Order: sequence, then C-alpha cells, then structure tokens
Amino acid sequence: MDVGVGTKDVQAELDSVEAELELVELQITELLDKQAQLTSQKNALLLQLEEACGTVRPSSSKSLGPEPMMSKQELQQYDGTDFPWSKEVEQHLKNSFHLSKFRPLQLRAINLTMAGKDLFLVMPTGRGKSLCFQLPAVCSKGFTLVITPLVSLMEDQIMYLKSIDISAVMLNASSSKEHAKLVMAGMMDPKAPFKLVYVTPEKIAKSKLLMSRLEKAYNAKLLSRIAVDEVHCCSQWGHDFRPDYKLLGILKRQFPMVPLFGLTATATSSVLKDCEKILCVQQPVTITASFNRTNLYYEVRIKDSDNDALMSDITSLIKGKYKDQSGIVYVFSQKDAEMVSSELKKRDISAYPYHANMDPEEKSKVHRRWTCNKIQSHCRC
Ligand SMILES: Nc1ncnc2c1ncn2[C@@H]1O[C@H](COP(=O)(O)OP(=O)(O)OP(=O)(O)O)[C@@H](O)[C@H]1O
Repeated sequence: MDVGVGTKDVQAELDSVEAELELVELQITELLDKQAQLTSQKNALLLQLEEACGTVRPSSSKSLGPEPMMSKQELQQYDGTDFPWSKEVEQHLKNSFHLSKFRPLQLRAINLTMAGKDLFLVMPTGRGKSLCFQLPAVCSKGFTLVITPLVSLMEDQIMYLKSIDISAVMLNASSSKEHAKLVMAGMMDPKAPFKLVYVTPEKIAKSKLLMSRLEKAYNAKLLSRIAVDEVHCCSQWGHDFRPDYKLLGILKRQFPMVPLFGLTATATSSVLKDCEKILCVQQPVTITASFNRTNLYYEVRIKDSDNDALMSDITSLIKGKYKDQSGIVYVFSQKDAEMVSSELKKRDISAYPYHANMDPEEKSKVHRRWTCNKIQSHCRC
C-alpha cells in the first residue's frame, strides 16, 4: 500500500473539513449578530407600539429601558403590606408555607419582584432566599421558571414544595420524553398545573423545543417570572463559573417583559455587574442582606508551628469544648483542606474536605450532611 498517497488523501479531506468548519463558524457569528439586531429592533417596536396605544403595563411587566436607581426611601416602601397582592402573600405565607412571619428583607424582595422589578438578592445561605421566589410564584398567574445549576438542589426544592402541596416539576438531561412533553403542555395550560418549573441552564442553552414552548407561554402571559438561582455562576470572576449560565442572556432578550430574579449567597459587586451584563438586565434593584452574625464569638489563638501539636490542639477543642457538635475548620488551600480532614479522621473525628474544585454533586452531598448537622467538616471556601 502506498502510505504517502493515503496520508495525502486524509490531509486533503482534513483541509476541506477545516475550511467548511471555518465557514460554518462564520455563518453562526453572522446569525448571532443578526439575532441580536432583530431582538433589539423588536423591543424598540414593541415599546413604540405600547406608547402609541397608551397601554398601561400589567403589574408584572417592566420597562424595557434601564430603571433609575432606587433611593433608600423608595426601597423601604417595598417593606409595606398595602400592595394589591399583600393579602394573598400573607395568606400563602401562613397557609401554604406554614410560616408565621418574614425574615428580614424577604418581604421587600417579594414586593419588588411582584411589582415586576428585575432584582438581585444577595443573602447568606440558609436565610430563606428560596421563599422570595416560591411565594410570588404561587401568588402569580401562570408559572415561574427557575434555573438551578444542580439536579440535587432541584430535587431538594421540589420534594419540599410537594410536601406543602405546591406543584413543581423539573426538566433536566435525564428527563424522559413523556415527562418533558407533560411539563411543556403544562406550561401552556392557563390553569397552570405547575407553579414552578425548574430547569438546568443546559436545557435553556440546548433545547430549542423548550425555548419555543416558553415563547408560547410568554405570549399567552403565562410566564410570570424567571428566577436564576446561584446567579454568580454567570460570571467568570465568580468562584463557581458555569459555561451554560453565560448563555442565559437569551431569556431577557426573548422575554423582556418578564421580571428576572437573580439569587446568590456569594457575589461581590463586580461579579454582580458582570452577571447583569451576561443576563442582559439593565440596572436591576440589588438587595444585600447583612452577613454579620451577631451570634458568632471570635477568639484569636497563636498557631503552633509544629503540625502534630497543631492537630492535637484542634482535636482537643473538637472533642472537648465542641463535643457532639458540628463545625468548620477554615484553612488556606485545597491541599491543607485535604490534609487537615485526613488528620482529623485519623483522630476519630468524621471530617470532610470541602473546596472550590470539588465535583458539584460531592459538594452538594457535603451541604446535605451539613444541614443534617452530622459532620465535623473541614473546609476552605
Ligand atoms: N420567614 C421564615 N421563617 C422561618 N423559616 C424560614 C423563613 N423563610 C425561610 N425559612 C426556612 O429557612 C430554611 C432555609 O431556607 P432556604 O433553603 O430558602 O435558604 P437559602 O437562603 O435559599 O439557602 P441556600 O443559599 O442554601 O440556597 C428553610 O428551612 C426555610 O423553610
């Protein structure tokens, strides 16, 4: 066999495929530019039409242009209970969620999103962010679309919502065709059989069928709100960037009148600015809860330079003062996190490493053990 000729053929075919690929990439870029241009043309026309007809926007819709920044006083007005939806919100808090009162800033966030504002909520873990979109979902017509990065987080929330008789479903890569069909049919049903539809960002990025069903629901005014949980995942400057979150800007471009609600426990203002750009929201209202924990007590001790002595110190604290309790040991690096947890295990303390590079499902397992209060964890955040 003439190897030279065979290689030449392969090389020629490779050159041709590469040339074709380049052409396709060029066409994709051109089409994306065209899409952006048409979408902004469409928004401008919609605005023109609305102004010409003098129509009043429904309470759940919002201006297409940037909102002026809200003053502190204006924001405080959203702590009130005299909005058209206030009675229903109060009733659902008690009767559906079985809670007696709101925690700080929950009512403000709920009123802002009910008023149709785009909103970013930064609140520490466990303070009750989810209620701020779940409660408005049951008080609004149609359904709320919730973007969540992890299937395990979706499962936890759906299990909880089902336990309190609130209908919620999810769509992810492992959903069967029948299930997806049922969910998509539900999204078009004016009776809204599902008040919350949880999807992974991948679904938004990859399923044209889902986007077309969302478009139909939007036109029928059944898409009441879009919640983007763990919104910091949009930004490459954040600690948990997810490439598919980068494509979520399509939601605001396609559904400009639907209020968007981004939630996170960890985002700096520059990360939020980046998320704003990626999600195509213009000047959302941002609410940041205090991270100061008044119940925490701080004590500074001198660290022993000898590793063994240091581990003995930590061990005696855990086994003595903190016996039968759980806690976190913060360290400097992933390597330290692994070393300290393994040393603690050797001393009969159940410890788990936790760090930014962990597999997301593993991370979620640690969160669950953590909330079950069963672990002595050791972690770097
Ligand atoms: N107003 C309230 N009163 C009492 N409990 C509440 C209230 N709001 C929320 N909770 C409870 O607080 C717990 C934590 O809520 P949730 O999971 O929504 O926190 P989160 O801020 O979303 O946390 P994460 O950052 O982990 O997603 C839940 O058990 C929830 O039922």
